This record gives sequence, C-alpha cells and structure tokens, in this order.
Amino acid sequence: MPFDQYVTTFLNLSGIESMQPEPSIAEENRELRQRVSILHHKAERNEQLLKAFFAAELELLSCTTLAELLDYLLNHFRQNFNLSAVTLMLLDPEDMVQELLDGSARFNDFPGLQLIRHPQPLRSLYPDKQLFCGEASAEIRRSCFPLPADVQSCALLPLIREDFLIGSLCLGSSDPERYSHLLRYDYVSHLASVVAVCIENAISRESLQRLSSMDPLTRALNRRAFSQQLLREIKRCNRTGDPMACVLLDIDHFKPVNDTHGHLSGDKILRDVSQLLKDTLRETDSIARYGGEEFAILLPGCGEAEAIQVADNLRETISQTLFSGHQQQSLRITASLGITLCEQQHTQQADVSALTESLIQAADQALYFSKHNGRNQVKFNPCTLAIRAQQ
Ligand SMILES: Nc1nc2c(ncn2[C@@H]2O[C@H](COP(=O)(O)OP(=O)(O)OP(=O)(O)O)[C@@H](O)[C@H]2O)c(=O)[nH]1
Repeated sequence: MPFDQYVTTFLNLSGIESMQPEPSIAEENRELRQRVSILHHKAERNEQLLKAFFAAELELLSCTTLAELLDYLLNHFRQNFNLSAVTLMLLDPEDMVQELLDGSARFNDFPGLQLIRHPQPLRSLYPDKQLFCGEASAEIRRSCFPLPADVQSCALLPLIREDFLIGSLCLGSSDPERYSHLLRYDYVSHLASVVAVCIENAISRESLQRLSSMDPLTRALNRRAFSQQLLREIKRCNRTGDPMACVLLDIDHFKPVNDTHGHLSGDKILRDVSQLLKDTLRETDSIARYGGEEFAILLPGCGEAEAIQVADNLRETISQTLFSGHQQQSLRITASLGITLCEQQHTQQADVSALTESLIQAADQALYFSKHNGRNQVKFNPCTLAIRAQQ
C-alpha cells in the first residue's frame, strides 16, 4: 500500500461502529476480534508506510546535486512508491536549470522533466495554488503526463516558494482509487513543500558554485577554477600514468578587431571562440579563459602527437570559421597555440605547485614560438622540470 493512502486507513476506523444489531455475545466477540486484528494489521502497515515516507524525505534532503535530486524524484520515487508516472515541471525563465544540467547530466536521464520559460502553464494548472488529487482527465494526462503511461488517478502538487509557483510535481497511478478528491493527503502536501525547498536549494547552491568558477563573458572556467582543475588532472596523471596535454591558445591580432569593429564585437568573438572550443573538444577536456584573448585547455589522456593533432584541428577550424560581430558583420580571425605535456615521470619527481608553474611556462613558451614564427600555428615545447629535478 502506498504511503499516501495512510490517510484512508484512518477514515476506515469509523467502520468499528457499524456493527450488526443485537448480535450474540459470542458473535460480537468474534467480530470484535476480527476487527482488532484488521486494525492491528493496518496499524503495522501504516507504520511501515510512515517509515518509507520519512526515508523518502531523508533521501530528498540528502541529495547533494540537482541531477541527484531529479534522479531520485523522477526515477527512484516512481519505483519506490509504485507509481505509473512521475513528472516534474520547473519554471526556468533564464535557462539556468538547463545550463546546470547541461554540465552535469543528460536530459535523456530525465524524460519526465519539463522546463518552462513562462509561468502561465503553472497558473492554469493551479489557479488557487492548491494541490489536486483525483481522476486523471484526458486534459491532465495530456498536459501533465505527456509520455505513454497508464495514469488513472493522480496527485498534482504545486511547488511553491515565497508564495510563488516554481513548479509542479505530478504523481500518476494506474489505480483509479489511489488518489481521490474525497480524501485528505497531508503527507503529499508536506512532500510538495520539501521538494520545493530541496529544488530551490540545489539550484541556488549549484548556481553559486558555477558563478564562482566561471568567466562571465565566455562561460569558460575562470583562472582560479583552471588552476584547481590543473591540480586534479596532475593527480590523475600521477595515479593512472596517462599523459595530459596543456594548451594555451591566443587569438591573433585581437587589438585591431576591437579597434576596427568595437569592443562589443570583440566580446562576441571571445564568446564564439569559447563556444567553438566547447563544441570541438571532448566533454572531459577543460577550457578556461586564461587572460584577455587567451584560453587555456587541458587534454587528459592525450600524448604529444594526439595533442598536436587536436590543437591543429582547433587552429584550422578557427581560421576557417566566418565569425560575426555584434552587428552581424562578417569577421575572420586566426589563433596561435602552444602545447606542453605532463607525463607521469613529471608528477613523481616534482612538487605539484612547481609542476603547475613549469607546465604553464612551457606552454607559454611554445605559444611565444608560434606568435613569433608568424602566428596561426601550433608549437610544442616539452616540460623540462623533471629533467632539472633529476640533475
Ligand atoms: N573585446 C574585448 N577585448 C579584450 C578583452 N580582454 C582583452 N581584450 C583585448 O585584447 C587585445 C589584446 O591585444 P594585444 O595583447 O596587443 O594582442 P593582439 O592584438 O591579439 O596581438 P597578438 O596577440 O600579438 O597576435 C587588447 O586590445 C585588449 O583590449 C575583452 O574581454 N573583451
């Protein structure tokens, strides 16, 4: 029996008074014993359901990321409480949730999630901001349970924060009796409040983390986050033995771009180059804005030959792309790149901070060679720290 029918059980308690008129003492005793046994059984079941409910609440509160929370609500919750469908509609006017999920999970993992930009669908669903329990009409099935599922009755829970509708959690059951407008569903209402708080907290927490590690113009990692990532990748290289390439990319003659087309166009180019890097590189690679028109890239698992190939592909793609300024004027740019390599031997023979410095210096030196060799090219420069450490 699902936790939300706990309420029904208490309503049934009133049945104890509807006994047959004038039964014999023996019959009355038998009937009473039967009723006590049923009530005892129901009380035990209610206790289990209550425990399941508290466990669900704890699960929700202990989710540390938005993706974890959504996974629990949309996947585990449905199984744990024997529902035929669970969907979640979230108001996301500035695509913040979309962006957070892009970095941490795939939308395919959450087929029941719908992000909406305008509050109107929520206002239509909850004109009085009240929970709805009852039969799943064709209209409810269409708007709240768009994916194929056997939904006969449903609980539609408004998610409200500070008197503002932020979303809707819809629980669907194949049992037509499970949710009825005749019953009160205090636990389900309570659940809606917990879910609303958990979702809001997860979004705020992750947005803050993201803001503190992101360059606001290009949405690449900022320099601080890059340094942390570099340390993580050095540790991974030490652990796994896989090499890691470190690349610096600098847009050529960027000053004339600003001078000719204005700073707004320069900003747009920086954003577009950042997006091009994200689109071209692997998800496991790291991209950071290292300075004004300079990007730093980490390619875990790449040896010298592969890193040169990846960097040259970036160089060529940039040189062949028709960029546009902020007034849609066409622009062409090129970039110079410098590469160095972190190998396991470096991580064993040097302290980490000396190694990070040495890697950046070596990549910077390679970038300098590219610039002074005519720009629009890729140069490799080995990291020499380990050799020095051995001497
Ligand atoms: N629009 C815009 N320009 C920036 C930003 N940060 C740095 N810049 C510009 O980038 C330009 C860098 O110029 P330089 O260092 O002379 O380098 P360059 O013109 O690219 O020449 P080379 O690197 O030698 O090929 C300067 O004009 C900066 O103002 C930014 O956030 N937005």
